Amino acid sequence: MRDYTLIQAILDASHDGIIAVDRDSTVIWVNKNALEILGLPPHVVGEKITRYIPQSDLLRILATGKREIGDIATVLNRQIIINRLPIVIDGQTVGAVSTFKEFTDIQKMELRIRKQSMESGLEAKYRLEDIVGHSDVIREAKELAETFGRTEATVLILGETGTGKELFAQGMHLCSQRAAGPFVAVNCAALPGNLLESELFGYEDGAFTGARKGGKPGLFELAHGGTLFLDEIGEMSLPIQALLLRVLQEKKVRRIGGERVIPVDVRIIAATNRDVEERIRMSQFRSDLYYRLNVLTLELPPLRQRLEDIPALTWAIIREIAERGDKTIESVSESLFKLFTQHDWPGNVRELRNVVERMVLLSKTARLERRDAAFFEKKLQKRRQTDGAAAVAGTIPAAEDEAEMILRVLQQTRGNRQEAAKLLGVDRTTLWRKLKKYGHGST
Ligand SMILES: Nc1ncnc2c1ncn2[C@@H]1O[C@H](COP(=O)(O)OP(=O)(O)OP(=O)(O)O)[C@@H](O)[C@H]1O
Repeated sequence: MRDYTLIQAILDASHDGIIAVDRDSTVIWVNKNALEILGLPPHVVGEKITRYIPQSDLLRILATGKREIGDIATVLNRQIIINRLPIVIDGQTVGAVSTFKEFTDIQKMELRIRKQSMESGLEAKYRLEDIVGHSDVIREAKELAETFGRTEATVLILGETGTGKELFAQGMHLCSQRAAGPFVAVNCAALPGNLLESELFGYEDGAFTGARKGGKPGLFELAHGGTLFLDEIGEMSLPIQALLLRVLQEKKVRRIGGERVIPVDVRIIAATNRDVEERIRMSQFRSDLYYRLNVLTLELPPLRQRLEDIPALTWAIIREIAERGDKTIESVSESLFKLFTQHDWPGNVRELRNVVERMVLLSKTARLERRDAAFFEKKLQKRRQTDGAAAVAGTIPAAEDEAEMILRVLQQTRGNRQEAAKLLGVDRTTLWRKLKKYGHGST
C-alpha cells in the first residue's frame, strides 16, 4: 500500500499527464494531470478506457506493440503532444501507457521553425575538414577559418565566385559553439530590395498586401542560436544596410508592420566577391556597417592559384556523382589534368564541378580522357582568341557578345536561369548581375 501511495505521489508530481492500461484495456494507473487534461473523473482506474475514450489510441498500441512518439491531438479544445508506448515485461506486451502534455505556443513555434529550417535545408553540412585541397593556400585558409570559427566574432569572407565561400561559412559554423544551432544562408544579390527586407526581418500579419496570414519570421529569427550567412553583402541596398546595422548593434529585430521587439542571438558571417571598399568610396556601402562586419577577414584563393588541387577536387566530384548513383569513373588520364591546368577558371571550383559533371555524364567508359573534354577545349580556345583580340585591341571582351550569348542560352533554356547559369559555367548570382548590367534585370 505504501508503495502504491508513493508511486502515485511521484506520478502526480509530473508535469505530464500519464495514463496506463493493461492488456485488456482496463485503466491501471492515472495521474492527476491526466485526469485534468483529459477531463476524466477520478474513479477511472479499474474501468475500461473505451468507456471514457471510445477510440482510445492505446488500443492500437496494445495491438501493434509499437511506440508512437510526438503525436499531436486536440482534446477539449486544447492541443496536446502525446507519446504512446507499450509496457513490455519479459518480452511480452502487458499493457500500454500514454504520456502527454499541453502543447504551448512556444513549442508550436519551435516545431514550425524546425520544420521550415529542415525543408529549406537550413543546416550546415560541410565541415572544414571536408573542404578538398592540400595546397598551401587552401591549408592556410582552412587553419585560419578554424581559428576564426571558434570565436564569436563576425567574419567577412572575400573571394571570387565559386571559391567555396559558403562552404567555409558552414565549416566555421560547425566548428563553433553554435554548431548545434541553425545555419541560415541568404544571398543578398538574388532578392530584390523589399523581398530581402521581409526575408531578413520577417513581417506581421497584414503588414502588406500578399503578406502570409499569421505573419512570417525573418531569417534573423530563424538563425537564433546559430549563424546567419549573408552572401554577396556588397549588393545590399543602402536602406537595408541601415536596418542590418541596427540589428547588429541592438541584437533585436522588429518584423515589418510589427511593434514587438524580438531579441536575437545570431552570429554573422558575411561574404563578398566585390571590392566593398570601392563601393564605400562610391557611397554605395556604409563604412560603419563594413567595419562592423569586417572584424575578421578570410580571403579565399581562386582556383588558378591552387592548380595542384585540381586532381583531388576532380576525384571528390567524381565520388559524389558515383554516390548519387549516376555513374562510376575509375580512372582519369594525366593529359586531362594537364589540360585543366591550362585554364584560368574564372568560375573557380563551381566551374570545375560543371565541367567534370558534364564529362562524367557524357563519357561512355569508366575512364575520363582528354578526348572527352572536346567541349572544354573549344571553350579554352575561344577564350584564348577573345583574350588575344582584347590584348591587341587593348579592350576587354565586347560586352555585346556576352549579353547576346546569355540571352541565347536563356532562350535555349526557356528562361530557366538556373539551367542557363549551369550551361554558361557561372553561378546564378553572377548571371543575375550580368543580366542587370545589360539591362535585362527583370527578364
Ligand atoms: N574546396 C572545395 N572542395 C569541394 N568543393 C568545393 C570547394 N570549393 C567549392 N566547392 C564547390 O564549388 C561550388 C561553389 O561553392 P560555394 O557556393 O561555396 O562558392 P561561393 O564562393 O559561395 O560562390 P558564390 O560567390 O558564387 O556564391 C559548390 O558546388 C561547392 O560544393
